Amino acid sequence: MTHHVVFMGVSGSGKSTVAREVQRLTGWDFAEGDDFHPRANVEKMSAGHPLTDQDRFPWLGSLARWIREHDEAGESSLMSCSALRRTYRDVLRSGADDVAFVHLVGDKGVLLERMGERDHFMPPELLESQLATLEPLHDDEAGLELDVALPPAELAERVVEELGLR
Ligand SMILES: Nc1ncnc2c1ncn2[C@@H]1O[C@H](COP(=O)(O)OP(=O)(O)OP(=O)(O)O)[C@@H](O)[C@H]1O
Ligand SMILES: O=C(O)[C@H](O)[C@@H](O)[C@H](O)[C@H](O)CO
Repeated sequence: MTHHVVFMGVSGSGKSTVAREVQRLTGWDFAEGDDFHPRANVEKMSAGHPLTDQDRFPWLGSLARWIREHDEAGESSLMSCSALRRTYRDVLRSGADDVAFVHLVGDKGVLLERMGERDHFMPPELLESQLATLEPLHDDEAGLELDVALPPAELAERVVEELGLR
């Protein structure tokens, strides 16, 4: 039985960091969602403009294909992807039967501080639009929510335990 876990949340919430910790524990293949953005999307964000649905849907389609390829090969997988809205998550869920989401939730001040400290194309000014777009997981969506105030290793342990990944 294959499992696919997507680490979701706004920019700076620690999706890549926690996903890599979980990769250490599971050994599963990991895709950094940002690496699948076409150059135009990255340029748009770098220039301080939020993406639109039109920008996001083809990108999400390519991520769903990556999940499907792993599923068809019988491999479980991990992915970091903002997946801010339910309709975006629907695209990712189309990739396999078992796709769960880990929503990393953080205090705005903490997120801004972490975004300010790293070297990354995403300007902290875009956090506001990320938060405005965000739809948290609904009750009928498989997954869990975790507070990013905790250290990455502890968050990863919780993911593995609560989603029963071992
Ligand atoms: N739980 C944590 N505790 C302390 N620092 C953290 C934690 N998680 C992430 N960080 C730090 O916060 C910053 C943002 O983390 P990361 O790049 O993983 O976020 P992200 O959600 O993948 O961001 P983006 O979507 O913008 O690429 C990094 O500098 C990372 O080292
Ligand atoms: O849907 C989006 O708006 C994007 O995926 C962003 O979330 C960024 O790619 C990411 O946060 C990088 O910082």
